[in-house]
Amino acid sequence: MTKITNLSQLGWRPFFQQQLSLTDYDESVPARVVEQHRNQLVLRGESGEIVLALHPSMPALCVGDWVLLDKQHQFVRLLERFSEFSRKAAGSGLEKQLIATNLDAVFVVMSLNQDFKLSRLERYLTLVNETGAQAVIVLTKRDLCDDVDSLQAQVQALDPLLQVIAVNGLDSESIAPLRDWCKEGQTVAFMGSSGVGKSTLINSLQGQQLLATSGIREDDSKGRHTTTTRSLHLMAGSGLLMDTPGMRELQLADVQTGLSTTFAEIEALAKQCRFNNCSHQSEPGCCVQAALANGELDQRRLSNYFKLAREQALNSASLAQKRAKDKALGKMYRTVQGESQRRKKGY
Ligand SMILES: Nc1nc2c(ncn2[C@@H]2O[C@H](COP(=O)(O)OP(=O)(O)OP(=O)(O)O)[C@@H](O)[C@H]2O)c(=O)[nH]1
Ligand SMILES: [Zn+2]
Repeated sequence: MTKITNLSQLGWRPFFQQQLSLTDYDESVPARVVEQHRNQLVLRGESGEIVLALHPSMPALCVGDWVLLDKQHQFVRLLERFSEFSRKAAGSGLEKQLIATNLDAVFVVMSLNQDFKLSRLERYLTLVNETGAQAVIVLTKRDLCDDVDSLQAQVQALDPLLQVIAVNGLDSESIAPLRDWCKEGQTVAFMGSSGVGKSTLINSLQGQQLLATSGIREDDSKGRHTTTTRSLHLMAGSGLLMDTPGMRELQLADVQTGLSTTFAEIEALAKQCRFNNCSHQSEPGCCVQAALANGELDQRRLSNYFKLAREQALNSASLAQKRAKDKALGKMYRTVQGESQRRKKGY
């Protein structure tokens, strides 16, 4: 990693500064988590790289976090995050897993070939909009597409305020607009299916080969997975790149805010329905169904909204159930422990 001369290069800003007390200034130093391993974290601060062994007493930490360390480089505390990216763990477990924190922007990457699917984009947007980071849609492989304008317009129609950029990831001039989000101290991440061209974009932004790219079979858009580590890199002369492993198995949990932001116009219509418990199926006075009938809202988008809302409700309920169970178990352990201590002390 390039030498740091100033904490702002690592993303330090007033938001974090304001969390420090006078004592913190005197007795501690801030550092950012740049690599995450099973038993330890690698941090970067003004004095260089610091390895911090994980301890059960520490809160859950993640790549992107800012922490305070004492002069001996022992953990003091975690600083509040301005954005937090998490997902329900892949597979059967229902734990929420921190993926990355303190992200300024997330490039949601989709290619303009067979991978192009508005519903997938809405799913990614729901996740990003939940985090507090800005979503920027990057449509890649424009050089392979005959219909760029119409596909780009379809994406823009999801939300007129959405940032949508169509690029040829292999051409550094074409990706120039992305640099606006990669200025010094800005932290960005890329998400999107395998093979859409994330590594290619990153390499073009860097002007050098930072990540391995996989040759894919263009005929079926299926990619091989090449991104494996979770780390934060300082890009040459620019921002910080959060490199997170593939997120193909995305499931939504606790993303009510993300859904409301992504489908803002549907939620606004729903608020005007005659009945406040309207299910927007066939009730009289349903403004959502009315918008569908007059063509203001399209069926694909509404169906996807229902699908994602159902998925998030189901996963969130399972998470809540698990949390309640953990809490009850914790309480039971504490009661048992308390009893045995009281017995030992002879009360
Ligand atoms: N023609 C063209 N090819 C591209 C473009 N972007 C990426 N590619 C090619 O698509 C293939 C896959 O690109 P990668 O950058 O490895 O894709 P990725 O999203 O990083 O894939 P994973 O690491 O599997 O997540 C490579 O052969 C790239 O050269 C583009 O804009 N135009
Ligand atoms: Zn309704």
